[in-house]
This record gives sequence, structure tokens and C-alpha cells, in this order.
Amino acid sequence: MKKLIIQNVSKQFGEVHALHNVSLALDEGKMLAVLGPSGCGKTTLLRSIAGFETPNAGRIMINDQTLFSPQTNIKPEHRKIGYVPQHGVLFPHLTVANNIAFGLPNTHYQHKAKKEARVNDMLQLVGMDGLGHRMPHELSGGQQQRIALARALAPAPSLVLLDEPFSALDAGLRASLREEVKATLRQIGATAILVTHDQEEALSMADSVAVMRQGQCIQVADPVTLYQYPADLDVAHFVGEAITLAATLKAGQADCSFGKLPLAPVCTNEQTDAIIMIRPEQFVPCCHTEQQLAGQVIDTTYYGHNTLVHLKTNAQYGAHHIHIRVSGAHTYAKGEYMGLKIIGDVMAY
Ligand SMILES: Nc1ncnc2c1ncn2[C@@H]1O[C@H](COP(=O)(O)OP(=O)(O)OP(=O)(O)O)[C@@H](O)[C@H]1O
Repeated sequence: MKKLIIQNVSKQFGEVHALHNVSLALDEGKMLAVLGPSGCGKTTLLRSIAGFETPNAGRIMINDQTLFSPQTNIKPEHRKIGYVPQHGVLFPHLTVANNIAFGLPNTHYQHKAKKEARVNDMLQLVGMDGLGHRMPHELSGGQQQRIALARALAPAPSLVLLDEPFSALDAGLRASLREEVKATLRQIGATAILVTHDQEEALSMADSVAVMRQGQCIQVADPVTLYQYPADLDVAHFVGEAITLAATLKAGQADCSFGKLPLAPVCTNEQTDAIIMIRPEQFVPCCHTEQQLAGQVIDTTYYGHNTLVHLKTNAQYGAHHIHIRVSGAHTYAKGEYMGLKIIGDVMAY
């Protein structure tokens, strides 16, 4: 069942088209990541869903109820939406428990004991039971974001909006908190939208990813499809590293200086001359008998789990400078020759 439906939503600030005919849908219990560069309209979209911004056109519906249309504009406090902003969100003069209790409606929680029970449930959910008496300044950055999530989830909202919630945290904490938040939202079956400009965050956390550019939604797909089959070259470069080269297309194959490579089935390219896109990890070192191309190592950057190898392909393979990703288990020396095969199919544009 579709939980959230966004139809042709547009928002202008003077001359700026912050959102232009954006349409999206999200199933119950799923997480959508909205991914795009700075200024593409991500926050405006989130604020329009929350009701903090009034679109110029379009329709926004949750559970078949219209929250916004040219005739309707439900107030933010009546939309049953939880919001987790970037940082600095907790009320500094309230304890952790009172921060979480803040959004609980008195109509449902008249009794103190019921409110306390809900707060304790939320503290447990985010792995911080027993810390309700603390003040926000007595918490680490990661703990503060967990409490912000607990506060947003406490009133059991229909939809949770997360606006770059990890951006103020250091890389290690970011990665672990991502996993925790994903698990917490899954555990309670929450429907959520995560805004981020970090492709790794979008791909690793969400069930589907919407890529935005200049106020428009360019592609919506599950992470694997988005990464392997990006809609255009800009999206390809935005969601990961990409190697591009000229090719001639014929009968489901791309003929390029690396040989004949299978085209992705989604390629419906009519023209014969195209640019193909290969991901760096599709290049796999192999023995001489399997080898599709070879090159000489110019430089390497070691990342532990994998190594980025700057390679110049041999003259018969086009003398291209490419950066490929190979397992970190084996080290490569400058000047060494590598034999490679290419796995999977390639996209053409
Ligand atoms: N209140 C406003 N008044 C005027 N222009 C605005 C306003 N809010 C946003 N904009 C403009 O609308 C466009 C989209 O902004 P938005 O904040 O939605 O982008 P974003 O993708 O969230 O960017 P970031 O990742 O930097 O937060 C930008 O050009 C921005 O300058």
C-alpha cells in the first residue's frame, strides 16, 4: 500500500524553481533516500511534506489523506509527521526524558505513568535506557541524535523525515549510527524519508533512492539498480566512481577498445555510437588465459579493504588512464603489468 504520494509538486522562491513537478511514492514501512547536490531542492521537498513550506502546485497525500493541494493545506502539527533535523535539536533546558515527552499529545497521555512508560520504551528503542535524567549537554553528538530520533518517533508518526541527521558527526560514528537508525526504523516498521548528499549513506540505508537535480527528480530506483543502471552520466558520476569510453553498439554488445562487452538489458539506445559506463570494481585481476585487457600500474592508493589502482591500458587497449578498484588483500607495485577481465554488463548513453 502506498503510504505517501507526492504528485507534481512545484515550489518557487522568486526566480528560483526549488522544486519542479516532483512526483514520488513510498510504500508503508519503507525508507526512501532523497539524494542530490547542495541546492537541488532536497530540504524544500522535506519541508513541503512536513508543512513548513507551502508549494505553488501539486498534491501531497499520506494514507489517502490530502495534506496539501491547491485547496488544502493541513497545518504541520496536524500532519502526524516526525522530523529529525541536522543538529542542535534538543531543548537544552529539558532533561532527555522531557525532550522525548515533549511531542506526546496530552489527549492520549493524560496519565504520568503512561507518558513515562512511553518515554522509557523510546529510550530502550534507541539503546539509551536509564539516561532519561541527563541534560542534553551531558550527551555525545551521536547520543543527542538518537534522542532526537526517539523524540520524533514517540508520538508514533505516520511518516518520519530525517534531514541529513548524521552530517554533524565524525565518519566512524556516522557509519555505526546509520546502521542503528536503519535497524530501529525497521524494528518498528516506520515509513521514512532520509535527505542526504552522501551517496554511500543513501545506497546503504534506503530501500529506494530518488536522485534530484535542479529541483527535479531525475531517477527513482532501488540502490542496486541506481548504481548499476543510472539514468544518465551525471547520475552515474554522482552515485559512484565511473569509467567512461566511446563504443559502437550492435546486437546487445558495446564494441570498445576493451573488446566486446555485454550491454545492460535496460539499454534501449537507438544510436550506434555511444559512451559506455563501467564501474571500477567491474575490473578484476585475472590469469593470462582469462585476460580481456592488460595495463601497467602507474600508482596505487591503499584503503585496507580495497585498493584504487591508477592504470594505463596497453596500446592495443586504447592506452586509457583508468582508476580501478581491486581487493586490498593483494598489493601492486608501480610499473607492474596487470591482466584484467571485466565482469557484468555495461551501460551506454
Ligand atoms: N526561503 C528561501 N528563499 C529563497 N530561496 C530559497 C529558500 N529556500 C531555499 N531556497 C533556494 O531553493 C533552492 C533549493 O534549496 P534547498 O535548501 O531545498 O536545497 P538542498 O538540496 O536542501 O541544499 P543543501 O544540501 O545545501 O541543504 C536553492 O537554490 C536555494 O537557494
